[in-house]
Formats: sequence, C-alpha cells, structure tokens
Amino acid sequence: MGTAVAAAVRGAADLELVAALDSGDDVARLASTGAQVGIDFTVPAATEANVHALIDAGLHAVVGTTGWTDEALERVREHLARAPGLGVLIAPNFALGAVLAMEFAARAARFFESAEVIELHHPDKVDAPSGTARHTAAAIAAARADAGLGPIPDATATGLVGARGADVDGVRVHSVRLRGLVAHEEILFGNPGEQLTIRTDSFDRVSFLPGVLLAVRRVSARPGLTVGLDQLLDL
Ligand SMILES: NC(=O)C1=CN([C@@H]2O[C@H](COP(=O)(O)OP(=O)(O)OC[C@H]3O[C@@H](n4cnc5c(N)ncnc54)[C@H](OP(=O)(O)O)[C@@H]3O)[C@@H](O)[C@H]2O)C=CC1
Ligand SMILES: O=C(O)C1=N[C@H](C(=O)O)C[C@H](O)C1
Repeated sequence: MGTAVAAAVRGAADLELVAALDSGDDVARLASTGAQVGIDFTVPAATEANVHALIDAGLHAVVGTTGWTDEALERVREHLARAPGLGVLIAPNFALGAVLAMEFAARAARFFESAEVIELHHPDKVDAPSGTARHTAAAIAAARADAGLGPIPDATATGLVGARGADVDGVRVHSVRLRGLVAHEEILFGNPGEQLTIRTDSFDRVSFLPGVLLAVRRVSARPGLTVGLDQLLDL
C-alpha cells in the first residue's frame, strides 16, 4: 500500500510527495520537510507510535493500518486535545464499495435475527480478522443493541475450536486467506425463510486510492480524531 499510495500522491496535481519513510526511519524528521499530512500504511504494531510521532511533528495524519483498539483510539484523541487544529483520520477501509457495505450492513442489522461476517484476503495479510470485518461486526452489534435485539441464535455446544469464527461483540467473524484474493467481505443476514447478502470486492489496490486522497485533502479541516471514511461522505 505504501508504494501505491506514494504513486497516487505523486500523480495528484494538487498534492506533493515530500518524503517516503520505511521501517526504521525517524518520523520526527518530517517536521522539517514542510509536510502537512502524514499517511500511515504500516503494521498494527507500529501504527499507533507513528501517529503520536506525526502529531508531535505537527502533521495531520491519514491512517489505513488496521489493529486499532478502542484504548489506542482514546490515546490519540487525548493527544489531539493537546494539539489544537491537528486532525487524524483512521479508516479501516478506503474503498468506496467497502465503506458502503459497512453502512448498508449497519442499516440492515436491526431487521434480522441472525448476522455473520466473512472476510476473505490474500495470505500475506498479518492480522485476522480484518479491520474492516471488525468494524462491520461492531457496527452490526451496536445497531442490534440500539434496536433491543438479543443475542444471535446459535445452538453450537460442541465441535472444533475456531469452527464458529471470532466473536466481535457477539457477531461471528470468519477469516479466509487465499492466494489470488485481494480484499473481500460478505455480510450475511438471516430471518426465517430469507437471507440478505451484502458483498464487497476489492480486486485491485487501486480501489483504496481515491479514498486515501480524499482523506488527505480533507483531514486538515477536521481537527481531532475521525474514524471511518464514511464521515467524509454524505451518506
Ligand atoms: N484502510 C484500507 O483501506 C487498507 C488498509 N490496509 C492495511 O494497511 C496495512 C498495510 O498493508 P500492506 O501494505 O498490505 O502491508 P505490507 O505488509 O505489504 O506492508 C507493510 C509495510 O510497513 C512497513 N513497516 C513496518 N513497520 C514500519 C514502521 N514502523 N514504519 C514504517 N514502515 C513500517 C513494512 O516494512 P518492512 O517490510 O521493512 O518491515 C512494510 O513495507 C495493513 O494493516 C492492512 O490491513 C491495507 C489495504 C487497504
Ligand atoms: O490487508 C489488507 O489487504 C487490507 N486490510 C484492511 C482490513 O484489514 O480491513 C482493508 C482491506 O480489507 C485490505
């Protein structure tokens, strides 16, 4: 993603790529480059430290790296409260189709008794489930709670560990890793006698780039922490 994003910034007439950092490079040196926005696509173990270093260097930040916990997001919020005017946008997915799928899933959730999420990715991905699937499942769970729905029915009492996937706020999430895939997600909703399937497919990493560039252009106008590209779209 770093290579693809750097090329997209270089190709945008209104943006300038002033630096490209790799692991081991010092984020603090960005303070003297004239950079206004830092973009982070790294690894879950590095992203939070990178964001704090970007804020300390006086830059806005756009982050696509996954693995963010509520506690880590809160630490960024607190840091930004001491850096007035700076904005950080963290999005689990910058592809329009994925953003819409998450939105549609959150809207559909209250109408269905059952919901499960299946995410499918390339086998080089280091985290599971995907950030997008976590975000999707959490939004489904929140919508169900708001609507007063109880637990999702599941009579499973015996079997192999892992067979029912991960539990994200009571919603089961299944991760597939398959050579040839890029990034895909299916959200299944069930009621007696019917099913709704919402599916999004990123066949190529170009799908993420317009969303990243949109965030780079808008982040300085949104001081504080913004989570999700949907916050920039008129959904
Ligand atoms: N939000 C979105 O739309 C999208 C999010 N992602 C997420 O973005 C992240 C990156 O994905 P992807 O590019 O496929 O992963 P890759 O594994 O291909 O790339 C990660 C890169 O980060 C580098 N890196 C590791 N630590 C640091 C550090 N401290 N500072 C700078 N660079 C570092 C690695 O370098 P080295 O190899 O030298 O360690 C590597 O080049 C993942 O979390 C992924 O889930 C991906 C696609 C879209
Ligand atoms: O690692 C990836 O490739 C992707 N990561 C993000 C995620 O974990 O949700 C976004 C997209 O699915 C691609």
